[in-house]
Amino acid sequence: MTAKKQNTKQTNNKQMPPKPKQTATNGARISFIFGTLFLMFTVILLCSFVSYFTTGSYDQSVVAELNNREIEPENWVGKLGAWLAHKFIFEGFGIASFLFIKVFGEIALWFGIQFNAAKLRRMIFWDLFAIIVLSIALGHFGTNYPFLGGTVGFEMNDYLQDYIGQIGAMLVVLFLIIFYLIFRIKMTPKAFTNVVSNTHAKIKDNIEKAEDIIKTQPAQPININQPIKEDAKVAVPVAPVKEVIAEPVVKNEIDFNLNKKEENNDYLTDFSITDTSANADHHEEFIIETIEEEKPLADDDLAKKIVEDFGLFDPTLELSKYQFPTSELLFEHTTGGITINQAELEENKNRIVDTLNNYKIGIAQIKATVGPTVTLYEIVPDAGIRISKIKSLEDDIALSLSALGIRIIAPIPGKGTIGIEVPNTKPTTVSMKSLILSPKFQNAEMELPIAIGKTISNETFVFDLAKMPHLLMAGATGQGKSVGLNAVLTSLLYKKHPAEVKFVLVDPKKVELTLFNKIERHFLAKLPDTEDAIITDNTKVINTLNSLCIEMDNRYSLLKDAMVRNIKEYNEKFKQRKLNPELGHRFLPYIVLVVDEFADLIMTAGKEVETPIARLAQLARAIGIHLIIATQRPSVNVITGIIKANFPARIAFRVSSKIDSRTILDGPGADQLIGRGDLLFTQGNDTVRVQCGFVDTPEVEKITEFIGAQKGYGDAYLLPEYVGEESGTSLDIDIADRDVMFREAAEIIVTAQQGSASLLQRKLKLGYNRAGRLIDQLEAAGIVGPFEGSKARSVNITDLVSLDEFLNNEKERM
Ligand SMILES: Nc1ncnc2c1ncn2[C@@H]1O[C@H](COP(=O)(O)OP(=O)(O)OP(=O)(O)O)[C@@H](O)[C@H]1O
Repeated sequence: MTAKKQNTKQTNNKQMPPKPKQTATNGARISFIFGTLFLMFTVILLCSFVSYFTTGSYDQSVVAELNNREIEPENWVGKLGAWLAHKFIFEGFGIASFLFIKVFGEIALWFGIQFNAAKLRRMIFWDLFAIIVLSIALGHFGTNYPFLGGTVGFEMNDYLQDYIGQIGAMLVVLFLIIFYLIFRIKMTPKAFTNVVSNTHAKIKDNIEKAEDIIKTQPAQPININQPIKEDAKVAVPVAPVKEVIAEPVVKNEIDFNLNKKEENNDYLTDFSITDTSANADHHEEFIIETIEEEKPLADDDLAKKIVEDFGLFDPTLELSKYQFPTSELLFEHTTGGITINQAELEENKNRIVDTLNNYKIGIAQIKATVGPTVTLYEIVPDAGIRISKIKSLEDDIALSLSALGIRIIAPIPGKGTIGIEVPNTKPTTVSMKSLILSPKFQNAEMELPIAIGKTISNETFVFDLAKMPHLLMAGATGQGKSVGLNAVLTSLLYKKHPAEVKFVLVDPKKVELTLFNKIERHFLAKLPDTEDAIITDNTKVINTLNSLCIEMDNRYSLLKDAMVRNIKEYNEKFKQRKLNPELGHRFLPYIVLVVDEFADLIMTAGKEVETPIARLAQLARAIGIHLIIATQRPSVNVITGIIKANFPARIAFRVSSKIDSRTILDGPGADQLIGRGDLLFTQGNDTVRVQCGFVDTPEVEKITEFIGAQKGYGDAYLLPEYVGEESGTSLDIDIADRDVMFREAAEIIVTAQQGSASLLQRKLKLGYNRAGRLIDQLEAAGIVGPFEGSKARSVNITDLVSLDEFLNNEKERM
């Protein structure tokens, strides 16, 4: 039983709603009731205030006799409305009392939606502040328009004026307005100027619109019963003020504006008052201005910015006034183009046909192309004729044509015909001028364009040295090698600025390239502390070549740092200012090493030059060092396998034997040339017959004089310093300072009986510098003899046992 009772109790307890919840619901209801009351009061206040402006003066007497039921008020809200309006507006704060509507509206809202009480307090505080300030300000006009500032406003203004004068009172009001704007509206000076300028623009715009309307529309009578739209202030610029005020639908904002109008007839001037009342809530928003963090500039951005500020790097800037040589400096050499000798052509054709017929080779077609020095007869043999048969008749045909330099090309690659090149009896000299002026050269978009001559079909033959990447020139004496070298150099001088290319000239003959001395400060590169840029002494060539190897290594490390693959990309990046000169980066000019008489060099300086040349040939292409090697004797001991392998581009002038031709071209042909600049150019596969452009010494002299006379750099382009073996650096090297590999090096030298640094380089896999130092130390120790030019140093110790003895004795002496 008891248990049952308890259970019932528990069930009852469970069913009872929790007390706090009920309180909350009641509170909400009460709040809502209060909210409604305040809202109704707000509406009463609004109606009474608005109607006050028309009924106010009449209702004044009503207010005096409120108890008299006989007197009927005009105010829309009856006696209460008349009394409220009178108390608030007339006896209170004037038109600023409209803000009380806002205050009560806010209170009503607060009861309705229960927002933050602190926020409500803040809003009411600022509204009251605005009411007081506004009424003081408008109280200034209280004498004529008592309703503007109300009695309170008028009295307070009067009070202030008594103590601080009119100006003082105005300043106080101004200060209070500013105070309000800054703390309530959070207006900054910048925002203020923006508002002013916007308002100004708006006013201007509105006036223009109004003018347009006035111009386009005839004046229409205004229906005062029609509610005024918000933008009516624009469309009705001349509306009578009082009629508009009487309209109850109009918002506060419009009322204020229009009241203003009464004073100065300005339609849209008062932005601050309207803002205050209408947008009070809006300004409660808490705005956090986020300032974008400054991003550090990436390398690329920095480069872009520098390029924007200073433009792309211009390597030619130092010699910005440099003038390229003009074509007038070159001679014509010929009076006209190629002269076609019809009789000669006919005769040669008949001879070819007869000779071939003698060997029972029928010809279906024959065509002649006249070139500067040779004419190409293209033959289409009858069907069934074997090409090898024609090829074997080469000598017989040459004999029957009784001419030198006949070359049979069977078949012409890509044509399917057989070509017979027959020299012209009157060859035409190809002038360098015609090559330089040819569109092919002028429009060449190449790094190192070279116009070497004209092909058999009279086309200018231009190639890019940078793509070759090195060039081997060979030809018997007097066949046009030196002229060819000059043509190469002239081409580059006509196309390149001194900042873009530098020459290292090696001229053992001492006469061929000396003319280029004049352009030392423009185009030549040399070792530091050397007088002449053009190297004529073979022993110095070794230093220069090794220095070029150092330059090559330096350039490779620059390329590695810049993360580029070749000089072109590197320079492009440098021009775009993406590489920092403070980190050693610089614009890299191409370096063209020209060695005339390479055979002579090999003879005198021996293998010492072959190693750096081979290194350069193998590796230098990517970093812009290009080699041009010319030789009279293209024998295999001069043009070794390693050099040949790295010089795919070859120019062969006339050579005396088929063997020489094979050495240069890996095939015959060069021995059948006619000389005087007649050359074969090969770049691995095809061989092109070209008549080299002729540039005479006086022309080169004129060009170099022209360039030399211009402002140049302070000195020639300086190559890295290289201390060679022969420089005889202090030979009294201390034993303690010897290289750790000294003994090993000594053993190699003694075993080989050959005192050369390159031997040590190869055997010990050392760099040239270290091998050179080891040789110096061996010389200081007396193991090898002094430097003897091309020959290897003598070795003073005959075998390894003697070496052991020698080194032990040395230790004992110490
Ligand atoms: N392209 C050419 N057109 C016309 N004549 C040429 C041409 N090249 C060379 N010659 C003639 O051949 C002569 C010898 O030329 P060059 O001095 O270039 O020969 P080389 O091969 O350098 O001889 P060496 O090796 O003895 O110095 C020139 O003086 C010139 O008359």
